[in-house]
Amino acid sequence: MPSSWAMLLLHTGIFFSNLLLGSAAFGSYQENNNGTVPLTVSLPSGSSSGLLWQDLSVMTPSSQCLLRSSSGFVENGHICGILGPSGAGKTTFLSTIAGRPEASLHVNGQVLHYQLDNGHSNNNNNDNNYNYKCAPVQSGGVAWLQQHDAFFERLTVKETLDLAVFLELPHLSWTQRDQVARSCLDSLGLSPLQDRPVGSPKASRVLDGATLSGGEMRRLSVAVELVTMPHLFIADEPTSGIDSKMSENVMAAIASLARERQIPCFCTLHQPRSSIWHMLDAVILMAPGGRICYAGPREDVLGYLSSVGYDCPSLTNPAEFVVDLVSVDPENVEQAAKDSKRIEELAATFARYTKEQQSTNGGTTCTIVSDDSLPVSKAQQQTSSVVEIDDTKQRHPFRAVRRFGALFRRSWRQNIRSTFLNAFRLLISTGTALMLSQIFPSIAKGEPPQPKSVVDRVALLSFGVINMMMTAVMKTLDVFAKEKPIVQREKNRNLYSSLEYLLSKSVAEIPLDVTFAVVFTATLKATTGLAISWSNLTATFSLMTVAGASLGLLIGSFTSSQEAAVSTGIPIVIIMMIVGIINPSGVDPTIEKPLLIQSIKTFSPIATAIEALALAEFSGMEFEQQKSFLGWRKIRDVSRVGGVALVKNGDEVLDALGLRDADYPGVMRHMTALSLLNFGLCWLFLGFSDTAWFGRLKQLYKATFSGRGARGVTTSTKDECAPDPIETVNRHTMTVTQQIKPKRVAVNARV
Ligand SMILES: Nc1ncnc2c1ncn2[C@@H]1O[C@H](COP(=O)(O)OP(=O)(O)OP(=O)(O)O)[C@@H](O)[C@H]1O
Repeated sequence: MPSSWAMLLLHTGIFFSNLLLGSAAFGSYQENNNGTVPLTVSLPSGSSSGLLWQDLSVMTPSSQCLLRSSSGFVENGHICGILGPSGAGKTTFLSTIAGRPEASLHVNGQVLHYQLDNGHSNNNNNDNNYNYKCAPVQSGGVAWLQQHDAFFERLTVKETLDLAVFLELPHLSWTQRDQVARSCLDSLGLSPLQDRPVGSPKASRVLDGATLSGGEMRRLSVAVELVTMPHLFIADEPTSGIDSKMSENVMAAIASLARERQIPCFCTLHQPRSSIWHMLDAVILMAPGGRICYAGPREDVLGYLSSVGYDCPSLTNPAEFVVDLVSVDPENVEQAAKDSKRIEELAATFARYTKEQQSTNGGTTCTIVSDDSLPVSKAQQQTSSVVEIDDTKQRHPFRAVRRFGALFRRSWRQNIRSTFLNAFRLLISTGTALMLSQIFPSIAKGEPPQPKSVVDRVALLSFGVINMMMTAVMKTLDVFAKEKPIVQREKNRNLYSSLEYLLSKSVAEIPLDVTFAVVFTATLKATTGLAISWSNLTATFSLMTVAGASLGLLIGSFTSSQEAAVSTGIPIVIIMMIVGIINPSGVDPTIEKPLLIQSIKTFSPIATAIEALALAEFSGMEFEQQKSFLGWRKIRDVSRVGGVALVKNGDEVLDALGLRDADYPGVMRHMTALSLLNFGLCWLFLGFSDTAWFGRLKQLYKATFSGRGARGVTTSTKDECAPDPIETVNRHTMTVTQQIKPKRVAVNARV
């Protein structure tokens, strides 16, 4: 056995054994347990509610610590900025407190919405005897502003918001939904832009006309996230990619909404300008490895750092100063060593400091109520009088039909308004058909079928198939990769299922795809002497376009970005093309094709389409009998290549091409089955890509076949996920709270 096969078998064995063993080893994030939990965080006296996390740490399956254990609390209406260099673990922290950690990661600790139950205080003079109610964070109640804005580019601002409101609040009447959309537009200053197409951050404004600027798009993203009454607002780099003034506007909008709605807000920030720094109520300073170097009120950070020996120079932006303190210079080895040492000291000092400052909780417990959210505060009740979260939105069957209609309209508008793309496809369809008719003159219009045209006919149909297939796959890959983040975001909010999205998208796209196929076949039929009937030609090309689109969807569903989709899609289509091309000079039936090639061919829509077209073209074809005066066929009219040289009619051509046993309807059925299979697999990938199992599979695949953990983390590194470190504390009782002042509490600042 060649050594490469042995290695492959070995790796596969390791992969599956990892999978079996690994499944037992992964811990689970505590989400839904009812009961009481002892609090390791001192809560601010008098505060009513907020978000609380306890002993929260995150590890990779290979025991690499991404986030060191920490606890804290952010009061409702407050903004907590998470600052640190790239790769420190800010996004990991955000996704963990939002209840959406990557499926493969191992999370310890708890994240709870907390509310002081004022009505049931045992002793007003002692905070520890208050009853606290806590509810686990539900990912459906979290508004998450992603790092990158993703919208259907051709929809207007109002249409985008209307759909978001419809999906989030399906139980409201049309007028109520309109009111909600308009009030969101107003509060984010988007009303004057409501009829403008959203556009894409990368699109050329010259080509696409007036679309939204980066800052306006960010504000629209905020509006979409806040159409309901979330309990937590998370913003991952809300100011990335926009200029300084726009960043300030966006942050001001986020801050005022968080206060108005009384929800805690966490946002990661890279070097914010000082006006943004002053909008923050609390700050978490995070160093690489998820080390917390400071967590507490924003106005105390410089004082604290000064007390441990780091004074912020005058005229320096405090945000820049603190981020520089926890950054490592990757280009200078000596400096990097110094930076790492400083960071270790800062993290250890802060852990010690919080330990000293920590007030004893004296056995405070928090009662975990049901999975439903806590009773909302007064401010929330006022805002939510019209807008309520409706958890039944997926269940009502009639709503599923209306949702399908709304998703269909969105896809349809997106397609039909893509004027440039549609014009280009129209041009390509007509242009290619005209070009093919010129390249193969032996199939000229009005010419009776002759043996010499056999090879040209096979070649023309094959080129037609390849061209249409390439266009269908590439277009789908491009569009689907752009839509995927939007769909993922909406699915995270439980607004619809993958199946509803796929069906509505397909139903909206098929008419356009078929239109281009019809234009192509009509031009081809009008300019060439192909024998196949126009209806068969059109049916085959239409079905093939659908098969191509379904292949594009399948490839798009398991790749993570547009670039990955295209670079995976091109080789796949080329392989399908190589196995699918029929040798126009005929095949030798005595030579068996290797099993692998046969199998790929079975799944190649290109092979199937070429076969179908050849069957429809040559079945029953009679060649014109042109005889010379001696009664022989003219030599120049004989088909000139290989096995088809001596054929007398179309059926013999099909024999020579190896299609004796195939029939047109059977091959068309095969192509339909292929399309359905691709759709089905795409649905599975979309549905399961965010499950823990899929995450583990990906992680194990990377660990087994590349010897490295995900995203470049070496699997050999072991790193305990303890908080930054107070050496003598017993691991079981260790409860480091990140607090600066007992009375003002941790990541909680009052304004
Ligand atoms: N699933 C995972 N498996 C292994 N390592 C991971 C995983 N997710 C993130 N990481 C690693 O954890 C570290 C922190 O990543 P994270 O995205 O949280 O950083 P960040 O501070 O948000 O960075 P940026 O500011 O660049 O977005 C990085 O080194 C990253 O490669």
